[in-house]
Amino acid sequence: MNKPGREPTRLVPVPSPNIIPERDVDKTPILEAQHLGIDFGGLTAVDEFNMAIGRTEIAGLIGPNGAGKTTVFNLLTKVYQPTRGTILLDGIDTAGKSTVQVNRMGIARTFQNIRLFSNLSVEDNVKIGLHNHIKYGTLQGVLRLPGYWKEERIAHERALELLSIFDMQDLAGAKAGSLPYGAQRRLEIVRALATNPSLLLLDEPAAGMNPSETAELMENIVKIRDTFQIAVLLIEHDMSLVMGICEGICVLNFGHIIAKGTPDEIQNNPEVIKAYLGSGKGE
Ligand SMILES: Nc1ncnc2c1ncn2[C@@H]1O[C@H](COP(=O)(O)OP(=O)(O)OP(=O)(O)O)[C@@H](O)[C@H]1O
Repeated sequence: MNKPGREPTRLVPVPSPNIIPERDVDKTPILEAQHLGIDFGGLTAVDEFNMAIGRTEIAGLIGPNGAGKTTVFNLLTKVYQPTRGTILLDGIDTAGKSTVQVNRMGIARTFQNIRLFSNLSVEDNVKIGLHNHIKYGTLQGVLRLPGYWKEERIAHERALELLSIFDMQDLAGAKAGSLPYGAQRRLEIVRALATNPSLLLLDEPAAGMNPSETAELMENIVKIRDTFQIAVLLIEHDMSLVMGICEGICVLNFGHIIAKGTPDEIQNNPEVIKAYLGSGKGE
């Protein structure tokens, strides 16, 4: 966590029972979930979920299998409407908003299972993310009027620029489905970034990656945060990644938060250790 040249993160309460890095404390948290919960029939999948994320924080959401982590992502992105509670994005209530609307408001995500358009090119996959921001109308597009070509050129340049984060610009013309697994996962992140988010949600970004790919991914997540000055919330089972780059970590078990804190605090928390050992996932 405390890499050479980087200040150790101090988490401070804002407002209780939330914690965010000290450098973000005077600014509105990018995300605040308050008393969030969802029931599926008789099953309460998530309850009393309270979390704030600083505007430039890299935060982690961890917990054993079935703890409710992906359900939290589905709530934040409005795939599910909450049964109760509030989600504020940059201080604005997202009640009643759709997935598309919260994406436009600034939340982008990747999925546990890769969801690319595998028959389209790498560049076109990124352009789909950019589409929110393309300004030409249907008529300009159909008739290929000058406004269309101008926006297309801007989109092309922006797609290459975003791909270059992962050094993937030379793969722009390749079919997305032909890329190796690790590159497809990176492309998903680029596509999410193309929607110009202020909060990037990554669902198990290191799944299926080998240790050297994971190490590179960690560097790239930090680079993305530093370059775009955005917040990242990630779900991950790979504890080397979580403990290596997350500043604040929130631990879920059976749909409830059992701990919040810095990597050091979380690793030494007896309840967290018990939850992981009990699940057989003691990474
Ligand atoms: N649409 C749904 N209908 C009914 N139950 C659901 C639904 N979505 C999630 N659940 C339940 O909510 C609980 C939490 O599941 P979730 O997938 O969020 O866990 P998770 O922490 O992401 O697990 P994993 O680490 O295995 O991905 C589980 O009991 C799951 O069966």
